[in-house]
Amino acid sequence: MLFHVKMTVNLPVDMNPERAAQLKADEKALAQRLQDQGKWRHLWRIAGLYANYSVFDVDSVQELHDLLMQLPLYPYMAIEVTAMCRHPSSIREDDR
Ligand SMILES: O=C(O)CC1=CCC(=O)O1
Repeated sequence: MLFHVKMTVNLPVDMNPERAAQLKADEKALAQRLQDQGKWRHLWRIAGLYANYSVFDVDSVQELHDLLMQLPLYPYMAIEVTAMCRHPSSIREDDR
């Protein structure tokens, strides 16, 4: 199942810089692990914003939910999820 996810990060302005750096490093490590596993298919920066557009490929809505909730930056994110399905004109046979 494919989901388009918009994540907007809002770290408190008074957050300890070391804490912020650690959260970002932990987020990066998990994001790269999930990309290696094929769960996090695309990760794009939205130009001009501390936000990203991502595509997740997961087995269930529950898996997506659990995955998003375990992101280190989750407490500081606004998240918008859009479910996607195959377009009949798509030439990408491996998309589902
Ligand atoms: O910087 C972001 O958009 C939040 C984020 C998601 C994965 C990552 O490494 O940072």
